[in-house]
Amino acid sequence: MSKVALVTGAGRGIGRAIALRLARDGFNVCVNDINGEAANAVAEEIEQLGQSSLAVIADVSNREAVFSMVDKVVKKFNRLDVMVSNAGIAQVKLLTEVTPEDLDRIFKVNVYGVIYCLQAAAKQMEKQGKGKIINAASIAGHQGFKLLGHYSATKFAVIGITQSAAQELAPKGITVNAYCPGIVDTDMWELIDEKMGPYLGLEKGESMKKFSELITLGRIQKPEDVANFVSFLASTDSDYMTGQSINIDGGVLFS
Ligand SMILES: NC(=O)C1=CN([C@@H]2O[C@H](COP(=O)(O)OP(=O)(O)OC[C@H]3O[C@@H](n4cnc5c(N)ncnc54)[C@H](O)[C@@H]3O)[C@@H](O)[C@H]2O)C=CC1
Ligand SMILES: CC(=O)C(C)=O
Repeated sequence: MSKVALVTGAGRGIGRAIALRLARDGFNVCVNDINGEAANAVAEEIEQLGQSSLAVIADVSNREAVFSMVDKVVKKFNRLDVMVSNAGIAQVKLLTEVTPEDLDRIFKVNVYGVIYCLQAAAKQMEKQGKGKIINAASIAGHQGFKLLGHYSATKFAVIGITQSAAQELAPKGITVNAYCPGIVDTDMWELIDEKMGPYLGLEKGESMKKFSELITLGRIQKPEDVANFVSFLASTDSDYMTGQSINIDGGVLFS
């Protein structure tokens, strides 16, 4: 019987690549996003790969919606083996300019969302005596980057949550790890590039290029590079690993 994974924010970008990779690995994969059209399209791609899927529209910052999403998954598949809390948002601003509304928005999605998904998944996985929770952190969770200060704060928080949850959930047979991508070619970085330009006096495309000079392997990361690593985290090969937040960044950071 196929194992079941749920990937949040899987309508595009890194989440989509993870969902498709897990389907190729033999999982039935549930696709969450706030964008229903995008989620449905990815669910269809998964079905075309021969695995079952379910698109679930839900905002991860809404605790009730997250619990209801996991209920829908369990109702259809009777189990949840892997929860990938991938959904996240970014914003480019100086910390001196960030407003209370900016903070509320980014912390609700990137931090509260990760905790709500962890709570809902753990409730089900505890019944099974087994499960894997995988969170999206970032290299910005290991090092602060200018103009991404409040975003970095959310990703530092995800790393802390991952460490704490690993210790709390180990007795229930649940592991908790995180992936920390670098500079990935997705709509998120398109937005960062566009908004950073005016602060740095750079034209469109130049901010991403400037950041990319930090990549040891010399090319911008593809969503599939992240998915390859999440495939390992979701597999039994990672069974002896918990509480870790690993850079998968082509060599931007060395810690
Ligand atoms: N792109 C990059 O360079 C990096 C991305 N990351 C992290 O990886 C994750 C995915 O990033 P990307 O694919 O680049 O982002 P993206 O912006 O391309 O895609 C994010 C997806 O999440 C969905 N989403 C947004 N808010 C949501 C919510 N409240 N509930 C449910 N779905 C929601 C969006 O509709 C979209 O489909 C994020 O957590 C991000 O912080 C980490 C490091 C680098
Ligand atoms: C978006 C993001 O996390 C970075 C570090 O680029």
